[in-house]
Amino acid sequence: MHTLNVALGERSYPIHIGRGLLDRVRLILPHLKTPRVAIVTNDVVGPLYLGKLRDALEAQGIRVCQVVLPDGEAHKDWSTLNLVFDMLLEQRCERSTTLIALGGGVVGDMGGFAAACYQRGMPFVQIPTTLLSQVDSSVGGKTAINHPRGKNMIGAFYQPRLVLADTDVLSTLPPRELTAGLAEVIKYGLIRDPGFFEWLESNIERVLMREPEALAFAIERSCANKAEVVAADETEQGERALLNLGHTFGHAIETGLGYGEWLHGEAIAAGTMMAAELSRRLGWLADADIARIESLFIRAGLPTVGPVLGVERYLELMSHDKKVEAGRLRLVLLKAIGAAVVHGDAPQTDIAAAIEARCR
Ligand SMILES: NC(=O)c1ccc[n+]([C@@H]2O[C@H](COP(=O)([O-])OP(=O)(O)OC[C@H]3O[C@@H](n4cnc5c(N)ncnc54)[C@H](O)[C@@H]3O)[C@@H](O)[C@H]2O)c1
Ligand SMILES: O=C(O)C(=O)C[C@@H](O)[C@H](O)[C@H](O)COP(=O)(O)O
Ligand SMILES: [Zn+2]
Repeated sequence: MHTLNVALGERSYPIHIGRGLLDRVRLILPHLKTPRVAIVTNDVVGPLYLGKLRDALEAQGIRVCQVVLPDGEAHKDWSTLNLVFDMLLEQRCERSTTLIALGGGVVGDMGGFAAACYQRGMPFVQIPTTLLSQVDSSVGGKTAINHPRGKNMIGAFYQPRLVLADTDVLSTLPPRELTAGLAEVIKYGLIRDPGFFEWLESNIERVLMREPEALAFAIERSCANKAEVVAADETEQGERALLNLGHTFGHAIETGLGYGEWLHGEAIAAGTMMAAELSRRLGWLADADIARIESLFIRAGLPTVGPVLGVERYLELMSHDKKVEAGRLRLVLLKAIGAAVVHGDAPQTDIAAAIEARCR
């Protein structure tokens, strides 16, 4: 097991990464306030892992209740979130009960938001079960649901007390979902870790083959990057915005298509190519850089062009981005592979041309 720390003063927490961690529920016990937990999962992950987690917790004398949500990004909404509150109230959960999110980023984002809201905040533990959630969404405390007009529009910053990433559960993850997670892995190399980008260029096939060593390294290095950024800027006043590379464009794709047709990671890959193309037009990236980024995404199995929504529609959707300030779009762009910046002065014509160039 490899352990990292998210350094946030008295709200610091460990990220445990390793094989067989679902069998080691003792790791969770020190983080519970009382011997009561409420597990939030979904109807895909539940049948695979809920019984195991529940039995193991009960064997330790923990009282467990649960809610099994419908699967999918399309259900990351108010009505599904309410199912969590219904269960917490029906089961008479208290403010001291710990909510455990067992699932991918959708379950983690919704479980975390429910934990932030229920009785104004209950302890929260993340057990991420997708590559994307193990490398990104379980760490850092961004929680949210979607609105038909915009992605993650209603949410809160609310940190977990523990992240427990059992890499064995990735064995049941469909290949398309593994690939989607790689978009966020590649993101860390692009925004701040050029050595990791080079490692991915040499090892992406090993990760795709789920070679345990390569997978563990990719997850650990990703989490180390994310933990550093979050510790430096928990609520995205500055540096944390870099974690949004490709997301202003990518969220427009997800919202424009109505959530779920494109996976988050797929939309982020296409959105990152739009951001890279804009960076090239601003004279920051060379053609050779674009070719390297595109080649890595293609080898990972990710899309490098977005759907044709119409440039005007992209721009309208992007205008709801959370980084917009005084009506001005602020985009994460690349000065080089491994060096990102937030830029608020890109000419509208260049933004439009970058979208156009990267749509099919
Ligand atoms: N909070 C953050 O910082 C943050 C960061 C990145 C992404 N996100 C959010 O995360 C979501 C995407 O997360 P995701 O990619 O994990 O998608 P997801 O949660 O929809 O999971 C993907 C699919 O895999 C299934 N699944 C999960 N674990 C499995 C397993 N071990 N075996 C088999 N199937 C399994 C799920 O049921 C689902 O069908 C998006 O809503 C995105 O906005 C949040
Ligand atoms: O943790 C962050 O900060 C991120 O931006 C990580 C992203 O990968 C993630 O998709 C996040 O939910 C996007 O945040 P949002 O604020 O643009 O909704
Ligand atoms: Zn993301």
